[in-house]
Amino acid sequence: MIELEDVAYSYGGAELFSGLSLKLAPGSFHFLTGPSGAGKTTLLKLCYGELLATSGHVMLFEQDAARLDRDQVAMMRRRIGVVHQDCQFLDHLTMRDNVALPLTVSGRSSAFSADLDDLLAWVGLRRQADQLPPQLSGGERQRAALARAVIMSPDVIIADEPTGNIDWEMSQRLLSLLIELNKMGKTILVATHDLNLIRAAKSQVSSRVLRLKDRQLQQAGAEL
Ligand SMILES: Nc1ncnc2c1ncn2[C@@H]1O[C@H](COP(=O)(O)OP(=O)(O)OP(=O)(O)O)[C@@H](O)[C@H]1O
Repeated sequence: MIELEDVAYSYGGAELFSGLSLKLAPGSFHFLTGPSGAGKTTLLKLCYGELLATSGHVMLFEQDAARLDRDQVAMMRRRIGVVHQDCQFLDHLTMRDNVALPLTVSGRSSAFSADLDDLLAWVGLRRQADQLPPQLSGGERQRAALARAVIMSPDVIIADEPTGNIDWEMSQRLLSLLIELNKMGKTILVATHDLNLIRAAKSQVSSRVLRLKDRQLQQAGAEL
């Protein structure tokens, strides 16, 4: 589904990592952890085609990311829902309109409006639908970001620190939503510093934990 083969990435002249390989099989659940600055966000961006590898191959749905034309990139992006670290909402739009933005941009809003209400209810935000982003708590914003990421019914969900600034109870709630999506067959990749979150997931879902450290990607083990 998403495969990185012997990938290196550099910002300018500074190489962040090299020789990195990763395979996300359909329906798999992966956590990506590692120290701040190790390159987790960068790695996620390679996985959803936001950045192109400096060397090596990134295959997105059996296609070489480096060879996709604009239309193919747009098509591929619809198959991958992204929860960004900072949520990135438009503050002048209601939460309903923010969550619906991917539909609006692709011209499918009317056909999906009933689904939108269901989706807001699923993440527990029906009451907040007409509020603006600054009026929501951190946990509510994160759940709205997840709703927006899944509104196009993607095959893969990539989340960057989705529980970054929220309390444990809200983190658990977000984790439950991700697990539910995985049980529906979605492929999940979550970058997180939160080892307690990973431990909590382990009793509920079969997942793999990878650690990006010292420019290498390793399977995490005993400490979890
Ligand atoms: N656009 C950019 N230009 C230059 N350097 C960058 C850019 N984006 C990130 N970096 C650098 O690359 C390194 C890795 O950044 P990245 O955000 O991928 O790490 P991270 O593991 O996600 O960190 P954190 O856990 O703190 O979010 C950092 O040293 C960062 O300063």
